[in-house]
Amino acid sequence: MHTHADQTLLVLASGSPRRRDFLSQLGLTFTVSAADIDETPHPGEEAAAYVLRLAREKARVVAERSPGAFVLAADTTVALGMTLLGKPQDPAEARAMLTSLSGKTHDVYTGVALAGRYDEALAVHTRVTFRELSAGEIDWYVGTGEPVDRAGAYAIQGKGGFLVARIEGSPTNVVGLPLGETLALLTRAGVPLAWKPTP
Ligand SMILES: Cc1cn([C@H]2C[C@H](O)[C@@H](COP(=O)(O)OP(=O)(O)OP(=O)(O)O)O2)c(=O)[nH]c1=O
Repeated sequence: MHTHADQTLLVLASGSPRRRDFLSQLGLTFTVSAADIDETPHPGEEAAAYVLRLAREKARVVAERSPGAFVLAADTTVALGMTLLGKPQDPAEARAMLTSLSGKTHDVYTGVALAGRYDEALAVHTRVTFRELSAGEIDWYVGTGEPVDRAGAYAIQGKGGFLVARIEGSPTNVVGLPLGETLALLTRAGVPLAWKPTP
């Protein structure tokens, strides 16, 4: 049955082009409505708890203005030990983040939440090991502009691929939406996954 409600059954509560592209590639029909929330971590908050809280909050805010819809949201953060690395504010902070990640293994967490017609949230963890980076490599990479708007100041799917020596776990989780876990969540929720070819 095709009713008007079916057209907006799934809402992506995100301004991230990466998340939109992932969902489109899966052939899902959805609308986009970004949630603007305070992303300040609580003192001592661990990465998994932090991304779960933010994903739930984003989904809840948009669910309130989208009656009857399944609302999907996500949040990604990089953790180096107990230190959370969000989006760098400027090139100097991007340089500092990349310097701290050089030659080390860090954790990337994405929280994924559904709210509205179905409530569930989960966090997915991927371990990423960086090569030893020279100051020149870091400067060049910061100069490309890619670190802006990326948790941990890098994009594994872009030029930032050169930074990475090893990855354990879901690659799409690092980019901002773990595809396997998200599809399983949408299936549990009963969101129709009928595939339609992407144009
Ligand atoms: C580590 C890493 C992060 N990122 C991105 C994914 C996320 O979009 C971003 C982290 O910011 P988020 O706060 O998770 O998301 P967002 O602000 O882009 O979008 P919204 O809150 O509206 O959903 O960093 C990459 O694209 N590649 C990477 O390798």
